[in-house]
Amino acid sequence: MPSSTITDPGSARTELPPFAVSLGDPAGIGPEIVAKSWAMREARGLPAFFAVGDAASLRRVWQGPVTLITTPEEAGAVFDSALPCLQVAEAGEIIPGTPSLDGARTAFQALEAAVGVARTGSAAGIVTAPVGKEQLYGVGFTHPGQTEFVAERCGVAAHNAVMMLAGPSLKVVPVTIHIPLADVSAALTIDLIRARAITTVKGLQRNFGVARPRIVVAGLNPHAGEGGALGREEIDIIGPAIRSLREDGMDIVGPLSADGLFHARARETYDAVLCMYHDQALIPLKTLHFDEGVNITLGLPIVRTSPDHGTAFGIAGTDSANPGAMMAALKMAAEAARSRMAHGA
Ligand SMILES: NC(=O)C1=CN([C@@H]2O[C@H](COP(=O)(O)OP(=O)(O)OC[C@H]3O[C@@H](n4cnc5c(N)ncnc54)[C@H](O)[C@@H]3O)[C@@H](O)[C@H]2O)C=CC1
Ligand SMILES: NCC(=O)COP(=O)(O)O
Repeated sequence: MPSSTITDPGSARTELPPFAVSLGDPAGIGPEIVAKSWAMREARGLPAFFAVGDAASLRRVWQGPVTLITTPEEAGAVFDSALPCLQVAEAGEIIPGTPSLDGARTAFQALEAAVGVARTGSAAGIVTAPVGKEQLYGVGFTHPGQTEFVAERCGVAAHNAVMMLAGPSLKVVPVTIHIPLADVSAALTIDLIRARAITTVKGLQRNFGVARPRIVVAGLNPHAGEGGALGREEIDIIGPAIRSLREDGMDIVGPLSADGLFHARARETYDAVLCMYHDQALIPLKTLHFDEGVNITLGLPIVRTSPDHGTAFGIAGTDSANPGAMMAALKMAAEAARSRMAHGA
């Protein structure tokens, strides 16, 4: 099979099949950042990959070479000279910045197809460009996000699939993800925190080669509850979960005040922070690393990464999208695949 070649730390050469990159919403910036990443493949040392989606969405925003392929196995021979594209259903008229239900259906099919080729081993993993969640919900997508969809297709329970956002100096995991803020407290349980922590530790070992991960857990309330005066979740749920994980041998501390966890000195003391809700995790990550932040799903049998940002409909079609996070997602996918091979996992 045509492969990308990367060098592992022991200088042995490791062959990987190409990665499948779903193009996301065809009216978003997905096609543009995938095309720009291909154009920078050599300068950035990116692994080989092929797009999965409607090739028309690439041509709508990019004048570079695109070659249709019918199987992932054709991608390696094409990759040096053109961006290979595995065509799924056409999205109809594509107007960058104006999402449509046809476009959402194409995004859905592209995601499904990308997962399928990764599960067979024809792709080394998947990298997913952003989807418009509101539009996807309108075409029968019943999962909160791509994370839960990919988990289900891989036979992994949603609570065992962990969304980690990773940048050069910070890795965060939201314990609860796409739920209303008003529902967060009720969704927090000892079992959920334990499941997220255990998958996070295994994921750091398997995908990043961290031998004994150090985990910090943020509180939910101001000042981590101030001994119960500002909320009881730390006493009733988060604290007991942490104690039981420590008894199991995990290097884990908390609950600590979230507002003091993300400054530079604090970031040197841990490998990842478990946060209690979406924005508690993603605001520091995106503030520090917006153009290089990667969303990686831990706990899956396949590698799955994604840029940390969304569809950016407001700038789609203006040639101003920064491909940095997409390129970081491609590089992290290759590093994770290499780490898994090195660890026999
Ligand atoms: N992984 C995924 O599929 C994700 C999808 N979304 C979806 O994206 C849509 C828009 O979400 P927003 O909250 O507006 O977030 P967004 O990330 O799309 O946009 C936030 C701001 O960042 C800018 N931006 C984003 N990516 C950029 C890039 N690569 N280069 C330059 N500027 C960039 C946008 O122009 C906007 O000003 C929603 O439908 C949401 O569901 C949001 C986050 C992740
Ligand atoms: N804000 C992160 C996000 O929405 C990622 O969702 P997913 O579609 O990758 O599950």
